[in-house]
Amino acid sequence: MRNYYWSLRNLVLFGGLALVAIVTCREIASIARENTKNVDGILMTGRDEVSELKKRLQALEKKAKIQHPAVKFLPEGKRKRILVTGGAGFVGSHLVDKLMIQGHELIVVDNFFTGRKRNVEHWLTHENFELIHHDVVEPLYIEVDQIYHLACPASPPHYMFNPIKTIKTSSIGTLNMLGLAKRVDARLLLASTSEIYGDPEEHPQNENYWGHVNPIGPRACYDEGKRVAETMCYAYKKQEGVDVRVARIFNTYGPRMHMEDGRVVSNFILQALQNLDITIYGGGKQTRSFQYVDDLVDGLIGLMNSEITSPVNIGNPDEHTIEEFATIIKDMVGTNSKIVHHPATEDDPQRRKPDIEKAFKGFGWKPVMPLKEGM
Ligand SMILES: O=c1ccn([C@@H]2O[C@H](COP(=O)(O)OP(=O)(O)O[C@H]3OC[C@@H](O)[C@H](O)[C@H]3O)[C@@H](O)[C@H]2O)c(=O)[nH]1
Repeated sequence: MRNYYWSLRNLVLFGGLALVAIVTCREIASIARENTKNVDGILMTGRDEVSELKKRLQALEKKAKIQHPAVKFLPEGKRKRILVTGGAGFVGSHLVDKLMIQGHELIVVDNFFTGRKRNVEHWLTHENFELIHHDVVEPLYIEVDQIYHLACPASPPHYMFNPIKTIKTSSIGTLNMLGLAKRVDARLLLASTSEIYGDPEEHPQNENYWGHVNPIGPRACYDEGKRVAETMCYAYKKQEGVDVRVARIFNTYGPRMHMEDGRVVSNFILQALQNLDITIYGGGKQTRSFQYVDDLVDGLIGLMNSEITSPVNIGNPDEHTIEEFATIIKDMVGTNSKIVHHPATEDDPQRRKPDIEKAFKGFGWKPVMPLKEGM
């Protein structure tokens, strides 16, 4: 009887234990299933986020690619590494566009005094393009094949704003770039100016004319700065064998000119568009000859790749008085602006027109854009 009770007790005990074990196992299994579900959930969310980010990245890459104009592919032997100082400026950025499209590698150096990053923003992510915030007054150590040295403010109000800085830029800046050209055996093209002829006594201006510049007047920081820059080019050529080109650039206009540039083209157009007085400085009988920026860019590239080492005029010989020019703009805009006269500026050149035979004979260049069409 005692044995019977003992067995019954054991049976109940084992049964209870088995029941507890079954319940515990089911509980553990259910927790495990729940956890797997959670892990899958997290993985699913993670995967969704990654694919969403991938999509956004692809959209951004697509957008960035669309902003680059198409560039030609140039084989290694033909592709050059080209430095453009002042490459974010009005003329510089158009030159950069053309050289990039031709398939070269471009390095742009600018201190952004008058240059603007937005002028070259369409190239910023291109593999052939590099932008360096740098002032040419400081030396630069890079490897290049060609240097277009354009860095310098060119509008009279801008270059007169800080004449000492203008002198340093033209002189020390050019010295630094010639030093670089010498070190890496690069060809350098200097952007000189029609202003080196000053208020000319010869007309039209031929490259053999030595000019008529007031060395202590308000324009001298630029005029004499560029004259000494030319002098330095030929000293480096003679003494160190540096391969130089000198372009004497005449009045130029086109897209990306600064709104507050202060030169006659942007002033007159802005005044006409706002029905404000069109301001002629002096009598208006002084003349200028205006070229479109694309013509200038073709001339600079033509000269750089020619064998002409002496200075060459790059300009459009289509000459107008400033008075005529005011009327042209007034008629084109169809404005109610009045033409008014302000006092003449000091040392303002009275006549300016380039003789461009040398460029035409040397590398077949002549401007093609007529004034009214370009405007
Ligand atoms: O509002 C204005 C601005 C300018 N002018 C006159 O228009 C003529 C042209 O003046 P700009 O300021 O456009 O340019 P400048 O010809 O004097 O100098 C330019 O020369 C060639 C380049 O190297 C430089 O871009 C710049 O120095 C000058 O006679 C000037 O007095 C006006 O009558 N009204």
